[in-house]
Amino acid sequence: MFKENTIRLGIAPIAWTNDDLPELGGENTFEQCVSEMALAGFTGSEVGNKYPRDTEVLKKALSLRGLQIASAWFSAFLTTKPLEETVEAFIEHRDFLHAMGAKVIVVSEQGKSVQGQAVPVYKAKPVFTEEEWKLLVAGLHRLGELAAEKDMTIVFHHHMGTGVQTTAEIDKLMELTDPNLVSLLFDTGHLVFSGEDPIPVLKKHLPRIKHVHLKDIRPEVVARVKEEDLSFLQAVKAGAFTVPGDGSIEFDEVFTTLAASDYTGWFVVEAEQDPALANPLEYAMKARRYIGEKTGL
Ligand SMILES: O=C1C[C@@H](O)[C@H](O)[C@@H](O)C1=O
Ligand SMILES: [Co+2]
Repeated sequence: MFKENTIRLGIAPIAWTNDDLPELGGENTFEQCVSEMALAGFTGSEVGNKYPRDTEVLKKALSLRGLQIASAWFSAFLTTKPLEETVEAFIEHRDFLHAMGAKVIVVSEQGKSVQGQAVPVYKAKPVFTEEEWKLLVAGLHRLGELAAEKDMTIVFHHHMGTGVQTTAEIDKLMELTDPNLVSLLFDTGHLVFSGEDPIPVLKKHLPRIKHVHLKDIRPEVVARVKEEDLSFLQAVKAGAFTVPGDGSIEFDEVFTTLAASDYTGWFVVEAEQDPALANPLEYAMKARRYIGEKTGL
C-alpha cells in the first residue's frame, strides 16, 4: 500500500507516563517505556518528561533499542505573551530536536488554551479574535523561519480546548499561513473528539501535512464528556482516547488517502489513557498489529 521506505512507525511515551497528568503512569520508568516501544515493533518515539535531556545519553538509550526521535511537542504562547519569550524557548527546543536528528517540530498554540484547566473542554474552548489570529500567524511564520535555519519544519498541532481545534479553524490557519513556513500535523483523535470528519481535513490539506498522530476515540466516553461537562484531562482519565483499532475511527480511508499521496515521514501512535487500566505494552502491541493488518507496514 505505501511506497517502500516512505513511512516510519513511532509511538508517543504519553501512554506510559502522561506529562499533562503526572499521576498517570508516574511509576513507569524511561527505560521501561523505550524498551516496550521497541518490543512492540516501533522504531521511533516522541519525547516525554522522563527522557534524559542530555542528547548523547538519550541517543545511546534509543540506539540500543533501535529507536529514533520523531519529534516533540512545543507549547507556543504567541497570542498571549511577548513573541521573544516563545522564540527563546523554541530555539532551545529546536536545537535539542535537531541534535536528535528530528526533521519536524510539533507546535501547539497554548495561549488561551483550556487543555490543562478544570473547565468543560467543549464549552470553554477559546475563540481567537482577529487580533489574536494576526499574532498567531506572524509568530508561526517566525518559528517557521527559525526551523528552516536548521532544515526543519514546524507542524501545527490542532488540539481540543485550543483556538485551533475545529475544521473551520484549521482551514483558516492554513489559509493565513505561508505553506513554505507552516505545515500541519494531522491528529485523528483530536478531530473526531471535536466532532469533525477527519477525511475532508486530510484531503484538503494533504500537501501540507508533514506529521501524523494516530489515536482512536471511545465514543461513549466522548458522549459523557459532553453530557457531564468534563474537562480535557478528565476526558483523558476517563478513557476518551485509545490506540488505533480499539475505538470508533475508521482508519482505512486515512491510510489509503495517505498511501496515494506524497506523504513521507512518521505515523506516531499516540493514545494517552490510564496505564493502570490500559497496559501500555499490551496496547502498543495492539496498535502495531492493527497498523500492520491495515497497511502491510
Ligand atoms: O500531541 C499531543 C501531545 C499531548 O501532550 C496532548 O495533550 C495530546 O492529546 C496530543 O495529541
Ligand atoms: Co497529538
